[in-house]
Amino acid sequence: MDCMCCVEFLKEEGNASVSQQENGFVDSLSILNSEKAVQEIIQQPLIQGIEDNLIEFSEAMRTVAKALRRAAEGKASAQAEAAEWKRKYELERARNLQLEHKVLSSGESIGECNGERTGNSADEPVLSNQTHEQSDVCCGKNGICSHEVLRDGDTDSNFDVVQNKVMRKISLKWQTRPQTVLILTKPNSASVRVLCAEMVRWLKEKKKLNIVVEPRVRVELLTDSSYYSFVQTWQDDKEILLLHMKVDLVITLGGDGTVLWAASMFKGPVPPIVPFSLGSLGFMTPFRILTSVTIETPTCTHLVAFDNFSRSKGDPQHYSDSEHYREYLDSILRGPISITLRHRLLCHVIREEAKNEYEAEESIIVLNEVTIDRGISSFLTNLECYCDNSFVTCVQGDGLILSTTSGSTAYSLAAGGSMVHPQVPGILFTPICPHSLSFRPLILPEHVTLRVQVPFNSRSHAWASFDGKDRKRLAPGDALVCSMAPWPVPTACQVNSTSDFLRSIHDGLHWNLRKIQSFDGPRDP
Ligand SMILES: NC(=O)c1ccc[n+]([C@@H]2O[C@H](COP(=O)([O-])OP(=O)(O)OC[C@H]3O[C@@H](n4cnc5c(N)ncnc54)[C@H](O)[C@@H]3O)[C@@H](O)[C@H]2O)c1
Ligand SMILES: Nc1ncnc2c1ncn2[C@@H]1O[C@H](COP(=O)(O)OP(=O)(O)OP(=O)(O)O)[C@@H](O)[C@H]1O
Repeated sequence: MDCMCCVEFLKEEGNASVSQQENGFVDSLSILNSEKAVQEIIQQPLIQGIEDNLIEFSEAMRTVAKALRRAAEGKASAQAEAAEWKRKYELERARNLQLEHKVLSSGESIGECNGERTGNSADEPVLSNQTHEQSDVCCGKNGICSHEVLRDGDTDSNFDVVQNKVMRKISLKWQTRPQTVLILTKPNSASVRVLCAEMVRWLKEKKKLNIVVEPRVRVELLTDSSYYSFVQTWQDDKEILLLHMKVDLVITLGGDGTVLWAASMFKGPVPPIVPFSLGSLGFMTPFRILTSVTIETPTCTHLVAFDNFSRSKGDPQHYSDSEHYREYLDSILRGPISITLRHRLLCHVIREEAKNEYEAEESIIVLNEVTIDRGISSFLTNLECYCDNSFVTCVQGDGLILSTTSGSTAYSLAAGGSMVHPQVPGILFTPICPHSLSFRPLILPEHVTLRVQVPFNSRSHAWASFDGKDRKRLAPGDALVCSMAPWPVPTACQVNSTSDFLRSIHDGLHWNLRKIQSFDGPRDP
């Protein structure tokens, strides 16, 4: 405004001189005086004001510039971090796709199984729809890809077209007789030990199968008798990685924990698992053979859980069974096997300090769930959760469970999550004791990638555990990334997937058990 005033003033002065000329009244002294006056006016008070204003203005501009610079720096680092996470997601996706592609291209795809494989002449189980059985639909070298299995007997390789046709019942057919069985047992159980020895003998003598057991079990068997020297085992853990090439069928003797143990041994393709129930609950162990009897040994008396087992006269440590398990195994070895295809979660821990070494920590695969909790810390967990890069929520409470649908009846159930049929593909997002009234559990689709991050301003560390094992500390800045694993676990059904599931929630949890209301009472007219 001051500058404008100045210009107006000069214009007026100019006009005055012109009118004087027009009047023929030119006085050079007065002109000189006027100019001097103008100069004085311009230079003195106005210039001083402009300078003050300019100084103020430039200071303000400097402050704004500083703030903008800070904002830009913050934005750049946020963008860099976002780009880093995006890169990690893409890497992980690419890895999963590559693994899937490997399975498909190595002849493990639909219609490509020819029943031959490395290291074992036994044929692979063939996947088929119970309503439309198809011998050309095959899981290949023990590789049962979830996507393939979900196809409705369609051999079209266009995955997108056929993916929505979900099969109701899935069964496996042997192309030729299975040859090698891996038996996994719950440790420290007298009943399991007895049953294992009996089963090994029967499978070898009657079924002519090769038997593989864990090193511990082989020692136990050989301690009982040198007869068991034919039983195979492995020397070091590297051999476990190759087990899927050698083994046609896995038998578990124990509870759900033994099924989790068996699944954890196979990071990639999993042979069909036949879970015998020798635990107390057994949601994933539909083959039941136990009640309780007393076993007397020379030193003590054990009360053990056994159904249909009776002790032979004269030998306190020898037991014969009612051939119950033999019937089950006979039917399994004949096939087809009705199976529940249990999805698993692939988990990566990403350390803040190892941002550029994505491969540094080995991935962990879980059948039930991965739990992120506060461990021994007494502070609330503070977990930032993202689903495919979209912010989901911040979990403040005891922790969070990311569960498979198989795991929905385990820890997630105890934390208030829904029970979900194991054949439903999805990831359960269940908080543990959230300190909020409105935090309901979620079920997310199976294709998402979840990231749970411990924020930098978290008061404490968090702890991740995998199927209740392998606890890992997550420091502020660390994250856990989790997505559906490419290899599910096929577990044999006693009847079928739905019937077994319903039986386990009825028998195991007494789900919705209530006395039926009698007819005897008030009723609608
Ligand atoms: N508060 C809880 O309910 C709680 C706490 C910790 C762990 N767990 C569960 O225990 C599992 C580890 O099992 P474990 O046998 O090695 O440990 P464990 O010996 O401590 O047994 C845990 C119990 O969970 C049951 N269980 C396991 N998987 C199940 C499933 N899918 N459906 C229904 N019940 C199931 C088992 O039968 C067993 O009774 C974890 O994956 C977790 O789900 C539950
Ligand atoms: N082969 C194995 N080697 C080492 N540990 C095992 C093995 N099988 C099972 N376990 C572990 O032993 C524990 C108990 O196993 P499991 O749940 O099968 O029996 P359980 O506790 O008697 O069953 P339930 O919980 O139904 O009563 C679990 O923590 C499991 O991880």
